[in-house]
Amino acid sequence: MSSEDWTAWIGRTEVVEDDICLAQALAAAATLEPLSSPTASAALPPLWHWFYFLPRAPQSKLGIDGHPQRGGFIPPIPYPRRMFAGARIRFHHPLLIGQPARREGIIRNITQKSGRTGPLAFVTVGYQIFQNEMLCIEEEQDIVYREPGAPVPAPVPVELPPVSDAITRTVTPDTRLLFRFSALTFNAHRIHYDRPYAQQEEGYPGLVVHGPLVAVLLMELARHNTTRPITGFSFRSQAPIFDLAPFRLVARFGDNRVELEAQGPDGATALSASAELGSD
Ligand SMILES: C/C(=C\C(=O)SCCNC(=O)CCNC(=O)[C@H](O)C(C)(C)COP(=O)(O)OP(=O)(O)OC[C@H]1O[C@@H](n2cnc3c(N)ncnc32)[C@H](O)[C@@H]1OP(=O)(O)O)C(=O)O
Repeated sequence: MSSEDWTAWIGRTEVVEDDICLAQALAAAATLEPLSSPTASAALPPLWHWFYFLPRAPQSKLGIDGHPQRGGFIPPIPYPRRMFAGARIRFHHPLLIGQPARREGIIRNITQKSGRTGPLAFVTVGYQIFQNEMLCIEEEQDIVYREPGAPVPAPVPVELPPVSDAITRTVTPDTRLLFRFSALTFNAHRIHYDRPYAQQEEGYPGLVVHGPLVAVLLMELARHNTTRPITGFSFRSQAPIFDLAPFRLVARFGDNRVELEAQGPDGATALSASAELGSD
């Protein structure tokens, strides 16, 4: 299939309705252990909308990697390795727990690039989330597809130097955490829970930590250390994190934004992010 055939997907839309139910927020809270538990009618914490509007592809329509087969909403890119590359989000109004909401999606762009790992195809998906006909959240996600390429080496752990001007947290990405995040997002991608598949088929040294999980953990670190609302968030996944060693979250507060970073066990930036702070 030629790239012209994929670009025919630009402009394709999808609408998903869901209830922002308390049960799912409580499951997220059990996983993430925020400072306070969600309650009925309360505002859903920022980024927790990822635990709703879950993929509903029937089992028989899943691809070998566990994702819904391409060619529906997502274009039929032939490169087999899918990864979450990044996202940009604006929070206009918090979603309220206990009320229905609607997510409207559109394929905004498909870009082919040449990377160090080989050819890459980036699919940019735009989302708008409405509750009571009010636009609450706008988001753009970048999903990347790549060719199999060479096996990915495990990062060599080093002792990370202490940081004095930032808030940090060390996370041990064990299989229980990865399983729960896959379950919360109903994400059947096998790189996150099927070790033989991740290693032998996709060439990773271990299970891959979900990019959105790292982003949510950074958001939790930011929001628990300010009283100001978070009005925007963006992140870019630069290198995979595996379940082989702990990784470190770093948050540096500025006047109106928080610069965030997840450092792999080798000390390199695996994911960089930025959160915008509104007024109290
Ligand atoms: C959920 C879920 C899946 C996951 O959660 S997977 C785990 C989270 N994601 C990752 O771990 C991805 C980590 N990133 C990478 O492995 C590499 O960055 C990637 C995407 C394979 C690309 O590496 P390359 O070395 O091949 O690319 P280059 O650095 O040479 O760059 C080539 C051009 O691509 C642009 N680019 C690279 N990375 C990104 C990015 N994250 N976002 C946007 N654009 C990116 C880069 O700027 C270069 O562009 P030029 O215009 O300058 O050529 C699930 O599946 O649902």
